[in-house]
Amino acid sequence: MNLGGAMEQRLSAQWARVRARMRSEFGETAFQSWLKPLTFKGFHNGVVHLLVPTRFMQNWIESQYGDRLLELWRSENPSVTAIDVVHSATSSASHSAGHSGGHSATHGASGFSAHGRDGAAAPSANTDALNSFDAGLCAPLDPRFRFDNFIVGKPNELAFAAARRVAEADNVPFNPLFLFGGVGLGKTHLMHAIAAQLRESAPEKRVLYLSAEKFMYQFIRALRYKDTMAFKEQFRSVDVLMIDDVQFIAGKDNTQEEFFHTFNALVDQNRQVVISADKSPAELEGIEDRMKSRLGWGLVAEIHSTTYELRLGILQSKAEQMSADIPPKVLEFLAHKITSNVRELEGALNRLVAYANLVGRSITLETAQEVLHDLLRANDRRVTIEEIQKRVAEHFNVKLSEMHSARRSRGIARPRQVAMYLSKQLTARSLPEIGRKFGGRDHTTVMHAVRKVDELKQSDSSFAEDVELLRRMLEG
Ligand SMILES: Nc1ncnc2c1ncn2[C@@H]1O[C@H](COP(=O)(O)OP(=O)(O)OP(=O)(O)O)[C@@H](O)[C@H]1O
Repeated sequence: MNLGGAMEQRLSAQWARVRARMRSEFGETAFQSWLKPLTFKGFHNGVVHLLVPTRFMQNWIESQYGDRLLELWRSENPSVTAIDVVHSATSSASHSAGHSGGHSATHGASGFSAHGRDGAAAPSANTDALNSFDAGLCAPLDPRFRFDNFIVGKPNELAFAAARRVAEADNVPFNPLFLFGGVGLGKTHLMHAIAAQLRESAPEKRVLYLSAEKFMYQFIRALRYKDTMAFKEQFRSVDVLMIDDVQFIAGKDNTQEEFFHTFNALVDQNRQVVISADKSPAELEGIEDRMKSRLGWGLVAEIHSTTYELRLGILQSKAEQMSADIPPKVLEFLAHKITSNVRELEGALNRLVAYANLVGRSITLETAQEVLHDLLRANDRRVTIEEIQKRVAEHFNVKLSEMHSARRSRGIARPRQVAMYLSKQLTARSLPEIGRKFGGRDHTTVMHAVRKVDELKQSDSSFAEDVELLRRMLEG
């Protein structure tokens, strides 16, 4: 592909304009994560060739931005008929770290005229070696999930330290490493970080990362094609096997059996196994007892629900990564309010930044409340009146039953009023509903309690602090 100097210049100016438009349309975050790493490699027979570092990014860009990229190119240059995005890593780098003994043989340094999309997996000594080990087995790794951008706090410090140890160790420190925790708390992030680091620091190791679902799918396929020997060989020849969301194979007896054998074979050969699940081995339902017991043999590390401090840390770090200028008050507000999980927290931040970019307004507490209205309400509803009553009773050292009792002595009436006040603040319940939960009281009693607590907060700062403390505890 020999572009004349003027033509080259024209194309590069067109590419600059396409990028600028993508940036303004999709916002800074998307641009930094996905679009900035794209490089223009050439233009040939109507096809614009673009290069990205990983297969994961290639897929993502094609599915999320492909159509728009083509439209924008066309508006710049009507002779463009197609966009071809290829990734620069070989299959060995973007899938199994292993067989090739090296990675990142860059394609396309001299342009893409010789091949299309398949160019990325064009046969080479490296990829030939991979053929015996189906590179397609390994799930693509999300390049955003790394150790250095995982924020560590009390709830996840053990899981983080264990994951790091597995990724750094020459030997097998504990087998298996079993990571578990609720939805969106960082299990997959840590799994990808382990795999990515091993790929980099020990490229000779065969690291296979996949979901339990995909394991099952492969197994069923092998059964169907009467190819279980090859299946067994593939799985048993890895150095590190990582299975995400193992709860998926609960109740799937044949898959579980096969997984059990694979697991045993690997552990017996001192190969590292890393598992993630939504529950601890003992709590996994629909998994055979012998399996549960073996899963718990190594190190079991829980990722607990987030604390306020961790949520704030995550928000600060993500805002910084996005170069988003968000006042500390807004981040604190989000950390208080969005308590469900990190995924929702990230989602809230992304939405806020996207909104600010689109409408060109700076982010304030009011904008946050407005834009995240639905999310905030959904999170609010997670605190129940029962929880509030329990916490408040504990805090003031009164019996829980006093929340419903008719007694009016101040030592009891005051905590009850605080609980009513917090129920109004923290849940979406109406005054009559709250009244009913407090021993069938009238809504005017609740209204009076809310007013009274407000007044006391004004006049008594230590009382105000108490109420604030309770509110924070209840919010997560
Ligand atoms: N401590 C953390 N620091 C930075 N980002 C985090 C942290 N914990 C979670 N995240 C982010 O939150 C999102 C959800 O995390 P992840 O997908 O790893 O959750 P999960 O536990 O695997 O959830 P699921 O059970 O739904 O699969 C990801 O974008 C991840 O990067």
